[in-house]
Amino acid sequence: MPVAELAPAKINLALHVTGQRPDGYHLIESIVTFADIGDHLTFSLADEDRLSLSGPFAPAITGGPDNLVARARDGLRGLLQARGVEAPAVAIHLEKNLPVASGIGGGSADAAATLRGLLRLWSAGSISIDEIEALALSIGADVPMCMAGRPLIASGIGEKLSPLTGMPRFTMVLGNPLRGVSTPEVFSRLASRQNTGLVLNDPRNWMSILNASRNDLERAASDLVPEIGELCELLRSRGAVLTRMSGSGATCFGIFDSRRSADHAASMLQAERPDWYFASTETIAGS
Ligand SMILES: C[C@@](CO)(OP(=O)(O)O)[C@H](O)COP(=O)(O)OP(=O)(O)OC[C@H]1O[C@@H](n2ccc(N)nc2=O)[C@H](O)[C@@H]1O
Ligand SMILES: Nc1ncnc2c1ncn2[C@@H]1O[C@H](COP(=O)(O)OP(=O)(O)O)[C@@H](O)[C@H]1O
Repeated sequence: MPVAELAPAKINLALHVTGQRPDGYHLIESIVTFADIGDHLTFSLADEDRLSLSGPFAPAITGGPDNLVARARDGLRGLLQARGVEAPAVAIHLEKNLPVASGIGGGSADAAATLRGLLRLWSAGSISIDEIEALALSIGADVPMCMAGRPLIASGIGEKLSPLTGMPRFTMVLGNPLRGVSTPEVFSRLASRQNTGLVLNDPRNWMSILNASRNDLERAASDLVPEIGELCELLRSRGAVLTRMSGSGATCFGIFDSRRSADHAASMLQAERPDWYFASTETIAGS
């Protein structure tokens, strides 16, 4: 039986950069949630390993060994084979719906979905959660949070995760000017690496928490992609009550009062900017 997994878009509702480790990785404090849209993956046993691609953003990536899906598959197989567990050949199909290098963790979400899917397909129950988490982190700093796939606070370099049980759903429009942004380049251009941490003063009032927080990568990313400022202005002009960049950009989200207003804004914005990406979505609630 084929196994199917959704790789939901990751949204950094806030991202504060609070320091830097000696190895160069930055310390962050981030409020993270997940959208109800994303890439779709299927996994089935096959004669040989295959990775096929479809979807609007498939042309931006290849199905070779550097694809984060292939890296997750190979990493998990290595762990299993080291303990004598079989990890037979698998055909994976990735429907790439999320823009690439866009701050919503598409590649990381795909890697996390691959680990989840292959753990099911290969019935690999003998591997400990600690080993899976270490493998996820070795693929990318964002992969552990994408494995968790629930509202959370991420700290450290993104691997220390605290669930947020009271997080409400947010109705939002995601927008992207379809200019890929390199995550290391954005981090390397930061004017300040020692900024204040998150303040979660009133956990019942999420809009006030979000209004008082920031994305410390937004300025550096906007220097590379000036359309980010324009995109946030466009989202506000269509009724967004709060706009911000996610991750290292260039995707920005606008929070709307209702699904109806978000759907309407997304279709108006798409008509206004047919060459950009827009999608309305509802984020998942913490439980
Ligand atoms: C910025 C964030 C926020 O969630 O998201 P995206 O923009 O990627 O979605 C993440 O920290 C990105 O995570 P991820 O994309 O998995 O990063 P990695 O592949 O591990 O690292 C790519 C490069 O980014 C820099 N990097 C990444 C994470 C971090 N905490 N500090 C860093 O300085 C390093 O230069 C590293 O070599
Ligand atoms: N399955 C994948 N989906 C997206 N990007 C991938 C994938 N595999 C490898 N990559 C590479 O990973 C890099 C980061 O992509 P992505 O995860 O989409 O960025 P971000 O984390 O900023 O949203 C890109 O340069 C892309 O070429």
